[in-house]
Amino acid sequence: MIEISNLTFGYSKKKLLFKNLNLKLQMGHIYGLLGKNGAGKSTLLKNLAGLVFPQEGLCSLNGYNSAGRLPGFLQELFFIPEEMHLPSITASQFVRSTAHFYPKFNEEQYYKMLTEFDVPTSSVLGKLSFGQQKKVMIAFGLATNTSLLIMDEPTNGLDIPSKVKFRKIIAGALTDNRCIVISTHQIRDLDSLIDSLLVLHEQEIVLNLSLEEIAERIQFTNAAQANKAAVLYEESNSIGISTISANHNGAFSKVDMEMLFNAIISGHQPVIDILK
Ligand SMILES: Nc1ncnc2c1ncn2[C@@H]1O[C@H](COP(=O)(O)OP(=O)(O)OP(=O)(O)O)[C@@H](O)[C@H]1O
Repeated sequence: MIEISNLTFGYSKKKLLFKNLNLKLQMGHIYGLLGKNGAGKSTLLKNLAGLVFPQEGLCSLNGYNSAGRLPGFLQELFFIPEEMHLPSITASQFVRSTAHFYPKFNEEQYYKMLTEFDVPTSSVLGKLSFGQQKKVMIAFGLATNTSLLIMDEPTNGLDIPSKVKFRKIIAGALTDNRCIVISTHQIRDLDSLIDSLLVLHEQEIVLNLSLEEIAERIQFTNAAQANKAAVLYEESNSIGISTISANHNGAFSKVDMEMLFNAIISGHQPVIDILK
């Protein structure tokens, strides 16, 4: 279990990014973390990973306080940052030097994923392209089999076929004993991958629901199909007018994550309230 309780954090005391933020994440799920530029997504993930420390409150993983950074915590967490600087060693040497920090590391899984991603194992990591470096870290992170895997903008730098492989590989690596959190602006890259959506907005987590729970409460339709009285939000796009309405008749529709995100960050309170 991953828990953030009453987290207050700011890089300077004058400008807090979070105030009394609370969040619980469950094992066996892939969460997509969305928020506007500068909302604090990376910072929230860094608090969770024990890379920065709360001014108040606590982040914990399986009972370990992140800020304590004890071995029992570190061996159950893998964090893939947005930008990284890999050493001048090969993917195979990297395993030999680093994998022993992760007791559940699976070498076979690692090499299988590198093959699927088409990354050469004999090249020096620091000389690989940005996208290839990302793939090595994604493969390594998944192969650690830690309880918590955090990825900050993992699909940045991946080409289109690699994004498809990324979704397939991640979906195949989820187990009941692990939780994967992916922060991204590329909402479409997470389509058919995440099962739960988190939205960070104005110092708080304003949404933490599974896509199933969202679809139980609201419907995504075009304006012609919508029950006008139940419409909570609408927006024009290339195919006409799309709407979000209250789900009064129990009909399921596919969650349009981009439209939902737009509705929330533009402050459409009826949408926020119905999902509370
Ligand atoms: N090390 C730091 N020192 C001071 N301020 C920082 C530091 N890192 C981030 N910030 C500031 O904290 C705020 C949140 O940054 P953060 O990178 O967490 O947001 P984000 O939601 O991940 O943004 P983006 O979507 O643009 O990547 C920004 O205003 C940023 O300038």
